[in-house]
Amino acid sequence: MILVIGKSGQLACALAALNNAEQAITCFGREQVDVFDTHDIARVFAECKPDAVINASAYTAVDQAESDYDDALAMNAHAVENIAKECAKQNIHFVHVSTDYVFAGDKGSPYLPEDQIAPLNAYGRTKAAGEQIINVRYLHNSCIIRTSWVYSASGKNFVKTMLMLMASKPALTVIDEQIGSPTSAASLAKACLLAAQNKITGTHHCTDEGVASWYDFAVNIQQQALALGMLSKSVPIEPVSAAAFVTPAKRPFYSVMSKASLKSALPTLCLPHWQDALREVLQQIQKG
Ligand SMILES: NC(=O)C1=CN([C@@H]2O[C@H](COP(=O)(O)OP(=O)(O)OC[C@H]3O[C@@H](n4cnc5c(N)ncnc54)[C@H](OP(=O)(O)O)[C@@H]3O)[C@@H](O)[C@H]2O)C=CC1
Ligand SMILES: Cc1cn([C@H]2C[C@H](O)[C@@H](COP(=O)(O)OP(=O)(O)O[C@H]3O[C@@H](C)C(=O)[C@@H](O)[C@H]3O)O2)c(=O)[nH]c1=O
Repeated sequence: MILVIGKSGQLACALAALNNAEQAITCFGREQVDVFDTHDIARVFAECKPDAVINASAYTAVDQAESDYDDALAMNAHAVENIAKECAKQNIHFVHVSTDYVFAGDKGSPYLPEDQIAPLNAYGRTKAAGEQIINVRYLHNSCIIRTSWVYSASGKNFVKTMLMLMASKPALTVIDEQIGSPTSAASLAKACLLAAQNKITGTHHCTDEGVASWYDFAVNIQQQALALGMLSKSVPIEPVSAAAFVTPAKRPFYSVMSKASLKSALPTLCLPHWQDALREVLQQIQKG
């Protein structure tokens, strides 16, 4: 059995959808396990006896983290340490998920897992702290999967924000100078499950194929949503600089990540192009 910490989030829901007769996947939310209480984690692990644990819980509100650093750090580092420590004690394989926002975004070519991290914002710093804890003490039975720009039919994400704005605003402005790789939660879930089943260790990168700016992503969301009849009219989308769309948290200009190490560790993993994955998610949103 694979135990997922987290129940209502994008990754947790996508992992729950992979539960079947061949692979039992159980998702535990905050009602079932208190990630801040090591005794509670120990009790849950001893009761469930999982073959592996996937941590799908995190503090993910990037802008809010700027003024809520302690809560973000508690979830993205202290809780991670609690889970990792108990996994090590009970000899359970641990899959943890991190972010492209640990990188500064000034490399200009795809980041490798071993490249230096230098987060620009509070969320990225808390995720880097979580990585560091695993790297220093728990890497023998753990892996870190960094991903980026995750979206799904459930939860809060850029795709759903754009659909809402496209249906309600006369025009949009979207940053075109931050480049990354959109990733569907379904793709990430498949990679995490394979990583758990194969007990891979080390740090790896998992995103859907292809590269986009947030502006490219928004334009494609609108094109595909119009083609599917999810939007009745097209609104103008203006590409703007980051300086013209000010947010509390800084984001990296370029956070494309190399997936080579993950592909070599998990040769059966198939990652779709982000535009194909987007179509599937839009169809799911349409079905409701
Ligand atoms: N979303 C993205 O674009 C990206 C995400 N990632 C990483 O991927 C992983 C999964 O992200 P995603 O699924 O999108 O995240 P979501 O924000 O969709 O879900 C996060 C989950 O964490 C749970 N959680 C938050 N705080 C607590 C807490 N104090 N106690 C217990 N549970 C808590 C939430 O529970 P509840 O709903 O009850 O609050 C929720 O189930 C995370 O590690 C994230 O950092 C990496 C790159 C991009
Ligand atoms: C809503 C909106 C956003 N933007 C910009 C702001 C920002 O630079 C970018 C994305 O904004 P969002 O706030 O939706 O996404 P953001 O919270 O930055 O998404 C991040 O989440 C965390 C959890 C991660 O780990 C990252 O990989 C990444 O997915 O789009 C516009 O330019 N125009 C808009 O109308």
